[in-house]
Amino acid sequence: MHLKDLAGILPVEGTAFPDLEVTGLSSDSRAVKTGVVFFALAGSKADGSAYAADAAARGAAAIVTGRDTTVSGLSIPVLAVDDPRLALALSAARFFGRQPETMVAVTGTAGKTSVAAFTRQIWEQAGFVAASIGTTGVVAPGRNEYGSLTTPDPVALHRLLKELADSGVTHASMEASSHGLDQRRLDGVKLAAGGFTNLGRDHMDYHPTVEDYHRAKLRLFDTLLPKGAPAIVFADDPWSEPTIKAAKAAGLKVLTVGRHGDFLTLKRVEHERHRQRAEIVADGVLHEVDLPLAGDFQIANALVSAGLAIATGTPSAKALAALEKLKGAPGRLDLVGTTAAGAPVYVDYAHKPDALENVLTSVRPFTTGRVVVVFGCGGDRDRGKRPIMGEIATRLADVVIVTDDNPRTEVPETIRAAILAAAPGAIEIGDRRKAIHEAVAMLRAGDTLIVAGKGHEEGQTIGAETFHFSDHEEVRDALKERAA
Ligand SMILES: CC(=O)N[C@H]1[C@@H](OP(=O)(O)OP(=O)(O)OC[C@H]2O[C@@H](n3ccc(=O)[nH]c3=O)[C@H](O)[C@@H]2O)O[C@H](CO)[C@@H](O)[C@@H]1O[C@H](C)C(=O)N[C@@H](C)C(=O)N[C@H](CCC(=O)O)C(=O)O
Ligand SMILES: Nc1ncnc2c1ncn2[C@@H]1O[C@H](COP(=O)(O)OP(=O)(O)OP(=O)(O)O)[C@@H](O)[C@H]1O
Ligand SMILES: N[C@H](CCC[C@H](N)C(=O)O)C(=O)O
Ligand SMILES: [Mg+2]
Repeated sequence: MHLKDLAGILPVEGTAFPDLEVTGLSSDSRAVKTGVVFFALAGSKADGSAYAADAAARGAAAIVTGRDTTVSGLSIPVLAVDDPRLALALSAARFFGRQPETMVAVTGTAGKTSVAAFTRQIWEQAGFVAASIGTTGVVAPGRNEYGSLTTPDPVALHRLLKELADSGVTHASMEASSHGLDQRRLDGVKLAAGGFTNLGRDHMDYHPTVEDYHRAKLRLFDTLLPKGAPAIVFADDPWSEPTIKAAKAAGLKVLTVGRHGDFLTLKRVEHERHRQRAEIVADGVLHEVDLPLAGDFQIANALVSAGLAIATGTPSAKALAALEKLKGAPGRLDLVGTTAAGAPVYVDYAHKPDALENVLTSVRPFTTGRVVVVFGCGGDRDRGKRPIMGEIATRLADVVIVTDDNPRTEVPETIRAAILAAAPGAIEIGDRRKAIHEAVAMLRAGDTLIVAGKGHEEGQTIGAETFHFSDHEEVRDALKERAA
């Protein structure tokens, strides 16, 4: 590609070097090589324009900056744009040039990873070659890779989308995190449909208010989806109404799902310990669906996923039948094992208040003994959620063990203290391994243990270092030890 091929996105018409060869794009000067266009982004920690000279010294073809920053004294073109993050996303889409034909994105506070995984599975069962992209990584035929961000940055994302399209993937579902939406990471993706699950408290370290957080989520509907595209909205959440309103105002075809849904109407649901039996009306036809997943909330995720698959061409009977074979996303109310006395142990990714509340509420009806929960809160993230989660755990569980969950650069005791302040009677065991082993050891017949917060994660970040750690492995070890 030549610099001039980015015309319309970057102001290259007037530059003296329109024929410059572009070998890549980057927003990190440390990754710049000869011919790479460097996008100087104003970030949360640094201002990329401070690294323009570094990028130039490494052979950058051009520098893209915001209009409000001045970069001077370089012998390569410096291109000023209104929104460098948007320019990066659009440039990445054009540079890589291909994506799966049918792509959908889902947003919401909880359920994105599950919906992305379920939508992929429904498409697969309908005979499409499908992929999903999100917190747990990338899943596609012959590919299952651990990821680091929920919504990858635009360069990584469009490189991946091209690889997927080149390998024959025609359908892909992805998670749209509020950070990703706010930072324009998805602005270059051509979307066929969008989904909304719910809204609760999350990322209050990044968004000043819940309204600001909701507005970031709404970008999917009012900015990214083309007019007339279907928006599948879960209808039974307090934030459903404003979301539906915004999607309608943006000219989208709003399809609601849930008890209050018109497109897929949930008539009746019976929750069992490891499954749910639901009656769903689609197009006037009643379907009985036996969903093989634990957790009341999975019905909501299944409905949004079926809605997305149907809206993108899967016949409704096929999509609803596919729900009977769904596999949960790793670490989402994941039954890892049971004690000899039959007490189940689940690993779950609840790391925010609503998720913790849902998961503890979900297991209560099937627990004749005690609900035991092990959890912590991440360091360098939303501090306000700590006492809220402490209160929820204390109210909904019988035994609360407060432990560490990625303390990062914070003092772990301080994080625990903030949770414990709202969790009278809770047991404090900082070492997560020890906390899990002690929790398993105390289980009696009829009890249920939830190890919450890390789900699929494979590390514990303490300071700047990440050590290998898996809740799944620890639970299995502890169950083995007990059986021995
Ligand atoms: C807070 C946040 O979202 N940060 C993201 C953001 O970084 P930033 O722009 O703030 O970066 P910065 O460190 O201030 O640096 C500014 C710029 O200078 C550049 N730089 C810096 C140093 C240097 O030597 N040279 C150089 O060019 C940086 O590459 C960057 O472009 O843009 C980067 C590129 O897209 C992201 O990798 C980075 O994600 C960090 C790693 C992160 O932890 N993000 C989390 C909070 C996140 O995005 N989470 C969401 C939600 C999760 C969920 O709930 O599911 C996600 O989608 O994963
Ligand atoms: N529809 C839902 N309603 C409420 N809670 C849910 C729902 N779906 C999932 N959860 C809870 O939230 C946790 C995370 O689920 P999931 O990974 O699917 O959501 P996510 O939106 O991708 O979250 P994250 O932003 O952390 O990646 C689950 O482990 C479960 O505890
Ligand atoms: N166990 C985790 C979950 C983090 C989830 C992530 N999506 C975010 O909040 O950035 C932690 O708090 O470290
Ligand atoms: Mg996720």
